[in-house]
Amino acid sequence: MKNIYVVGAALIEDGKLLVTKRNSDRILGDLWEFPGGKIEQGELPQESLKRELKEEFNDEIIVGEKVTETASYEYEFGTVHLTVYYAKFLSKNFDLIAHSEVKWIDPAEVSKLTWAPADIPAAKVISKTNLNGVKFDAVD
Ligand SMILES: Nc1nc2c([nH]c(=O)n2[C@H]2C[C@H](O)[C@@H](COP(=O)(O)OP(=O)(O)OP(=O)(O)O)O2)c(=O)[nH]1
Repeated sequence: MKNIYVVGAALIEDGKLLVTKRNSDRILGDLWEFPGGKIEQGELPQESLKRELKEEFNDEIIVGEKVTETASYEYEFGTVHLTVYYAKFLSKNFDLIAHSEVKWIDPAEVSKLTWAPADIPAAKVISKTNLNGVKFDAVD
């Protein structure tokens, strides 16, 4: 089985989480996810995340701590190993390239969305977290 190493951003602001829906024509189309993508060879996960957010939204971000341990999920096309980091925007262009929808939601609403299966452990942690308490000092 092919291993696919992926990073996602749990972007937060004013206690809310940014959630994004994958374009219909992509793998796992129309599911909600953390924006991000595959880690390329030689990249640190945090670098991949900054590159992906630049590619997907044309935005700059600050990367914070991990939401939880890496989750692995076996899809029919391969096993995705997903690590989600808290992050915040330095810019907000939101040029939507890979997503059909983005919205800011309260942690309590996280469990109402249909997530990509690999995202469920991180989504559960976030749903129980006070996002105003997430720290960004001394990281990145
Ligand atoms: N970006 C992202 N991908 C996820 C999440 N959950 C999840 O299972 N995936 C899967 C979907 C894809 O199989 C893989 C990441 O691929 P991608 O299509 O987003 O990444 P990419 O832009 O680097 O790749 P590509 O489309 O250029 O090939 O991980 C998630 O929360 N965010």
